[in-house]
Amino acid sequence: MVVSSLPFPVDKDRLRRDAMERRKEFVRTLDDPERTRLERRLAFHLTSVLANARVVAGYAALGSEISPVWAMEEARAVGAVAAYPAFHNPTEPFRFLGADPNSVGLFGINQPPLHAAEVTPDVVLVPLVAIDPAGTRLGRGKGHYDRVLTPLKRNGAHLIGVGWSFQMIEEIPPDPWDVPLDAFASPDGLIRFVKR
Ligand SMILES: Nc1nc2c(c(=O)[nH]1)N(C=O)[C@@H](CNc1ccc(C(=O)N[C@@H](CCC(=O)O)C(=O)O)cc1)CN2
Ligand SMILES: Nc1ncnc2c1ncn2[C@@H]1O[C@H](COP(=O)(O)OP(=O)(O)OP(=O)(O)O)[C@@H](O)[C@H]1O
Repeated sequence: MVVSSLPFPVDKDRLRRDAMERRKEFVRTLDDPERTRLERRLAFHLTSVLANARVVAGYAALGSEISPVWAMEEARAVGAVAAYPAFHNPTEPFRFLGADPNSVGLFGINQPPLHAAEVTPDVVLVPLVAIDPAGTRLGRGKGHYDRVLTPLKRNGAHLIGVGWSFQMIEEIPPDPWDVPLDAFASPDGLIRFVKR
């Protein structure tokens, strides 16, 4: 008997590939001014979230990811510390360091220099491949953010997924280790999820 029991990771891999492809294709249609306009809209929709933040974690955008650069500028403008992920070695979770991402890190992603101070964000802008209305996030598939977000969520940090509008999809099968995000911000607006 052939039992169709494709495990979740297979479904997720398919979802991930399709979503990354859509993102790449979309970004190919944008010229620089349009991309900047959308990334500024994203920052605009994050204004209320950033207003009372003390430490805001962002990321150095890769490829077709939406860049939070304007949101991070706004965070600094309202007096918050701007932090970015930094890997000290490939087997440990990354840490958030409170400095600009001006060094090249382990996976070729720009990160703060390792001598910068480690900080605990109260707002985390989380890159994603896709997200669903329950706040379940699909990332790059290595679980890096899941590991880091677990203790932050417990401490009450606001976890805000950021992406292009179409990155919100109908449903992502949740895994036990997935940390649900609190909201999704895109150039179209901010969607807060019902607390679970
Ligand atoms: N801009 C951005 N920064 C981010 C993330 C992200 O999604 N976007 N991350 C979200 O989690 C973390 C890094 N996540 C990573 C996820 C996968 C691989 C990865 O697949 N590495 C390959 C080799 C990479 C290469 O081709 O050079 C590997 O380990 O085999 C690396 C980093 C932290 N910083
Ligand atoms: N908190 C955790 N502790 C240990 N391992 C974890 C944790 N979270 C996730 N993992 C491992 O990471 C792997 C990838 O998880 P998942 O597919 O959910 O990644 P992702 O959220 O899509 O990617 P990323 O967070 O890197 O952007 C899983 O196989 C899981 O075993």
